[in-house]
Amino acid sequence: MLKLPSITAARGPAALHDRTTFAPGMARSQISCLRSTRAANVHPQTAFTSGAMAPRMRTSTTLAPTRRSIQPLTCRASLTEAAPGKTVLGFVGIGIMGLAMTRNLLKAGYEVVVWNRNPDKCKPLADEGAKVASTPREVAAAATYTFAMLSDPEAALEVATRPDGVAAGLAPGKGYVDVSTVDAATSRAVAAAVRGAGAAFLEAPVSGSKGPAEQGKLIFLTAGDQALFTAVSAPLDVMGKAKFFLGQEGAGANMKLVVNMVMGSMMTSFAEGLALADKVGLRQQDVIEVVGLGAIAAPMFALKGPSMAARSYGPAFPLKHQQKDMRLALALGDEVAQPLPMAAAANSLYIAARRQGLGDADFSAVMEAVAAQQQQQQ
Ligand SMILES: NC(=O)C1=CN([C@@H]2O[C@H](COP(=O)(O)OP(=O)(O)OC[C@H]3O[C@@H](n4cnc5c(N)ncnc54)[C@H](OP(=O)(O)O)[C@@H]3O)[C@@H](O)[C@H]2O)C=CC1
Ligand SMILES: O=CCCC(=O)O
Repeated sequence: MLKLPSITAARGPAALHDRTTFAPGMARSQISCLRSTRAANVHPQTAFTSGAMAPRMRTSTTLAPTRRSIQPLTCRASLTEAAPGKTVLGFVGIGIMGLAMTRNLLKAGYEVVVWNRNPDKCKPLADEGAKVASTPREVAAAATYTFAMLSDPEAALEVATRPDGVAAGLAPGKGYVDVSTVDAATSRAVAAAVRGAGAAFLEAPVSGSKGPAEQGKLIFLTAGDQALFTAVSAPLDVMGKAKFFLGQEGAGANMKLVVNMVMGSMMTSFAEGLALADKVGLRQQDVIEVVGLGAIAAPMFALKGPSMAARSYGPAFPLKHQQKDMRLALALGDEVAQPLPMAAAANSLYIAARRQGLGDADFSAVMEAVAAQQQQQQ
């Protein structure tokens, strides 16, 4: 039987205060930092309050005998709640999503320091008031809270841990919020590097694409240090319409992979339906309308259907990232011995689309892999 973690949902600042659970007696803006001198050996109880560990937070200053080999209590840091005009924010990874998210932070009045591997992508933000740093370390050193929106696990780990990476600029009192879509193991490795610097970590992958990012309507699937979740609630509310705190790091990453696996399979199924309709002489426009009126109506079909019928795939969510998410979801299924035959079949189509050179197109371009297979059968 599947065991699902309990979910704390917060929709907007008012609901957050009602629904978010905190360690008893713990000030929302304060946490204790019990830091090991050996980053790799930080035990959850000695680190920032982390998801399910939160209720034990206030009693963990005394380490259990079996934990005595770990260096106790070398720092005590507070996290202040972020507010425009008061808190400097950092953002690394100015791609499709990072650009839109940073814009919203600037519009809300935050001072933002940005970095991107290709510095040209920072120019529009510089024109809108962002400061541009030359390394991720500089961003983390200048900002209280740094966000990252990077393409994949390799990029997320590299940007966090390289010698001039984010962790090198972090310190107690700061936090790192990684909103990239990665697997749980990568997220835990990034968390260890961040906590090794005495800072707090939150994974916060997002549901929602370019449009919702531009409109500040993303859905954050967070896990990790709950105090950081609280501290960055205001900027999360600027960028999103809902946020979930799911527990220890890994839970947010897994939730995101589950959601994107479903989305990826839905898209291939929809593409097959449109292709079949075309083959039997139905108008794709009619299929989109019928689907939109019935029980399988979905915003994604309504949004992508017309451009798929026109075979136009301007990227909102690049196909290479959807295929990465299918790959990571399948690996997760593998880890827990969960067969995922539908996702595996969908993944093959995304791989085929990549082989057709469509990795940078929108993921709805999987339609072209379906069409190519249809032609091969003729
Ligand atoms: N687009 C979407 O609809 C959504 C995307 N996501 C996820 O968000 C993340 C980003 O997506 P998106 O903005 O669309 O993707 P983009 O491809 O537009 O941006 C990727 C970013 O990662 C950077 N990057 C890649 N490799 C490295 C590296 N080795 N070192 C440093 N930086 C690197 C890129 O830098 P450079 O510009 O120099 O290449 C760029 O800033 C992905 O994990 C994706 O799965 C989540 C929800 C929705
Ligand atoms: O990871 C991408 C998600 C795209 C979406 O939720 O529309």
